[in-house]
Amino acid sequence: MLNESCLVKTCKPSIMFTRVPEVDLSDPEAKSLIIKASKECGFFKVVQHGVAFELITNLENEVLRFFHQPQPQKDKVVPPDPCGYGSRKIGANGDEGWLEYLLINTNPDDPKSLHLFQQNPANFRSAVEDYIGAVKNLCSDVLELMADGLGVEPRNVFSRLTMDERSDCLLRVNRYPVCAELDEFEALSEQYLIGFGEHTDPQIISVLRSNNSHGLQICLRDGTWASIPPDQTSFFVIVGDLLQVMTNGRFKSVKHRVLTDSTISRISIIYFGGPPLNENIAPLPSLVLKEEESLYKELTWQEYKTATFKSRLSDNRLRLFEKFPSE
Ligand SMILES: C=C1C[C@]23C[C@@]1(O)CC[C@H]2[C@@]12CC[C@H](O)[C@@](C)(C(=O)O1)[C@H]2[C@@H]3C(=O)O
Ligand SMILES: O=C(O)CCC(=O)C(=O)O
Ligand SMILES: [Fe+2]
Repeated sequence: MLNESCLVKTCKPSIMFTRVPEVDLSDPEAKSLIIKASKECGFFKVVQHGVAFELITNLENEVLRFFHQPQPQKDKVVPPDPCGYGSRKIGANGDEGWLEYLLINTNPDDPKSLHLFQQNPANFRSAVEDYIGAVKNLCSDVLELMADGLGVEPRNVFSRLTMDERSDCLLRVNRYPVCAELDEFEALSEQYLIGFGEHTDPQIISVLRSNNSHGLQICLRDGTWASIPPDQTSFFVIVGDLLQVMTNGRFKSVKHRVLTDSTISRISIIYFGGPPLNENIAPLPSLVLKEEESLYKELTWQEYKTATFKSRLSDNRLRLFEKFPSE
């Protein structure tokens, strides 16, 4: 029963974030807008991004076809470890959400990706690969504008990490079904169904696209939860933990969550840009000014990733990097 589920939470009322920072990639001011937004909220929306809408809807249709299959068919995909097909359970440490998902390693030679592609029509594979190709480039463009805006060299200091052939990137597709019982709960009080609990993304950057559903919220610096109005033609960029470290805390990895939309199922597609596993991650020397100390120690992505995947969703994992952890 839903009312006994730990997924129904009483949440403080959230505000509608009507001033989501918006960046038109063709605007000469794009880099300064990106820097401002990455510092202030670790989140912004990208418009005029150049990714064809057809490529996005192709993948969305393939994903819908996949999720609409009978359960035994979906269960033929390996259970998530972390890649695979999952439902309700998020990660391996007891977190749950009102969703089902596919988590795919973007390396086309990954055995689990190959297995998933063999189980599905050829259109599924081409839709996934075309989408990854386009979003990988978008991600690189955004990271180059970030380096430019921060005045760090070379310009590809961040993007080389996600563009490397050994980079550790993931594609996640989430489906949050409508819950018929939800209206009743919402009407009772400020109770919401948790689709995906609060967390920060551990990688460098995440690029998110969703259908016209509500549900995504970010935590503002004063602790207020702000609902992001949907926009299916744009991408949302989320600053990840590694980018906070590399910028020595200038950019903020933003806490976010999803509350289930009571009217339409939410489909979200997220590209997580991560570096090669053996890459050392530390603040860029040019961002540690003489009078300023480096706030973080050096860890490889493999070390941080291993610790992350042993943690609960809402844990503060950045503490592992902190040189001066607060209480
Ligand atoms: C509870 C967990 C799920 C997660 C691994 C973790 O142990 C902690 C981080 C979680 C997260 C959040 C962002 C991405 O969705 C994700 C794929 C990632 O890299 O870190 C998930 C992990 C997951 O779903 O396995
Ligand atoms: O589904 C969404 O909109 C966000 C999901 C998310 O934050 C994640 O998968 O890390
Ligand atoms: Fe996330």
